[in-house]
Amino acid sequence: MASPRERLEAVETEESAGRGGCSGVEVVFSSDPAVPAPLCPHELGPTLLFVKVNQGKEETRRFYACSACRDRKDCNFFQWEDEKLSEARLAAREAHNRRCQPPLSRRQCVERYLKFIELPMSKRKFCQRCQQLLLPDEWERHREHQVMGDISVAQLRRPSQLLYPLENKKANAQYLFADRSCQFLVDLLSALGFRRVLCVGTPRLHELIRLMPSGDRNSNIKSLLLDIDFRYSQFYMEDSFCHYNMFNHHFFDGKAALEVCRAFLQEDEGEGVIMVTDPPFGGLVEPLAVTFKKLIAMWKEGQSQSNSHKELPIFWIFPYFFESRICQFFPSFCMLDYQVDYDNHALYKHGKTGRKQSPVRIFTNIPPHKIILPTEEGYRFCPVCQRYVSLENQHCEHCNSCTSKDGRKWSHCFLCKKCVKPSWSHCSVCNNCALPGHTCKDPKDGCFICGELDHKRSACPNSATYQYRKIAVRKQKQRKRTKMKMEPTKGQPMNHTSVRRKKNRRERAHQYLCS
Ligand SMILES: C[S@@+](CC[C@H](N)C(=O)[O-])C[C@H]1O[C@@H](n2cnc3c(N)ncnc32)[C@H](O)[C@@H]1O
Ligand SMILES: [Zn+2]
Ligand SMILES: [Zn+2]
Ligand SMILES: [Zn+2]
Ligand SMILES: [Zn+2]
Ligand SMILES: [Zn+2]
Ligand SMILES: [Zn+2]
Repeated sequence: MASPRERLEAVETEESAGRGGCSGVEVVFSSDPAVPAPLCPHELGPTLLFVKVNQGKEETRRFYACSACRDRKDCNFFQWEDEKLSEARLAAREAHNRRCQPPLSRRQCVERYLKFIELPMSKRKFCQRCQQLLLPDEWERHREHQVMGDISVAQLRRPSQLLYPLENKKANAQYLFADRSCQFLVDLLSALGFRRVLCVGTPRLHELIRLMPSGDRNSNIKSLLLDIDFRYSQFYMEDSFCHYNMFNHHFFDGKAALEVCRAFLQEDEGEGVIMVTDPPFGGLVEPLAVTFKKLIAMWKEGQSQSNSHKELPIFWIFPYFFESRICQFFPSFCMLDYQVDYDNHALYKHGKTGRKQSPVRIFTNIPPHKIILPTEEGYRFCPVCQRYVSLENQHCEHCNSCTSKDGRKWSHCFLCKKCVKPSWSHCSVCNNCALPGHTCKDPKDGCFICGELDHKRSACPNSATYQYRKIAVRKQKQRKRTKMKMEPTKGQPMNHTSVRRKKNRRERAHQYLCS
């Protein structure tokens, strides 16, 4: 069986080559804004429009599927883009959607919370099965369930320890920061002088910020959590938690919640705020980037003219092999060497015997020289690169940079004219460095957009031209189809994870990321 390191190398090679490089599905953002996307049963906001990609070619028929759940088992919503639904089917869908709603409104949650904290400790109970704080008149209904009593204020302030993490890999992937990484982040945010943190999918960071002891200058930091996990509604007032879907920028509680987020971003003309996000790793980068750009736009609206050149500071926490993908959407971002550790993730944890390597990094638009990484955890400052790097990441005089991405010592290949992973060697057939035992490059393995061999579609410099051509070809085909009054393509409703090769690749990624 392949070692975790080998599995990771296989995954990262494919990831850096661009997701959807061969077959799979991609999100389409160019749909007509006048046509609203339908809602999935969980009302996770509008669904996303997907297109199946087969060997680099887009199929013509596009479909809507759930934005947050990438597994058909979690949400089996499916609708062809051009499908007309009967009144009866629409009504049935609406009724089904209503049944899938959370049992309580956001307001009701807040009211329950206020009642709960009034109770003496002996009457404060939490049902572990239902993951719910219980008021005395509800005890009877949970009699048969496992119930914890004597819930203290300290426990109420650490909901991420009370609730079990939703480890459903494709929908939630709730991997919680280990204390040392979370503390590092809080100290860093404070040292950088931030006064407000918009936590997008970082419930543990949110609670740690709020736990800063009063009197400490850090205690002035305010935090607002946006997360899809509705269970957190029980523990926070409306101004510190919004039920939110980061794949489609949807606020479940409508305008009121959106205004909470807007006011938070725009306070003090947008000064002193940072967004920190740690999305599920299985998520597609593009919908996330689209969402973050919407949050950035919301922050920008509150800026005075003189600040119009400024960027909203961001920490995007994600595995290092997404670097090229993230930088494609956010060219000002750089990747820090800091390895983020998780509590409920065997491979990412620092063990007693020393550190296991974590592939998760921080991507940021804050200049890296401002970010001091802890020397006691094995980081050093490179005066040439003007940034902190891990000890193993040595400065290469040929590349004039500290080149390692994965925390190991990389070595320079004079034929490739760049540093490569220690396990790679130069292959004369591919004329590239690669893992020994790799399958040598077939000319077909080049970029699916322009056919060049030196890059994949995700990094294609010709993508815009070809994209344009592809749209034109698609339109032409559509016109032809309408003219010929052909029957629409018959096909099996396809789930966005059902394509075999893509699935295998994802599974391998998950095997590593989630084992
Ligand atoms: C990888 S975990 C990050 C948790 C973080 N490390 C912490 O300890 O605070 C991903 C987080 O994003 C949330 N999440 C998952 N899908 C989401 C979505 N579509 N929209 C918003 N939040 C989502 C999960 O509930 C979880 O809290
Ligand atoms: Zn759904
Ligand atoms: Zn219960
Ligand atoms: Zn250097
Ligand atoms: Zn080098
Ligand atoms: Zn080489
Ligand atoms: Zn080769």
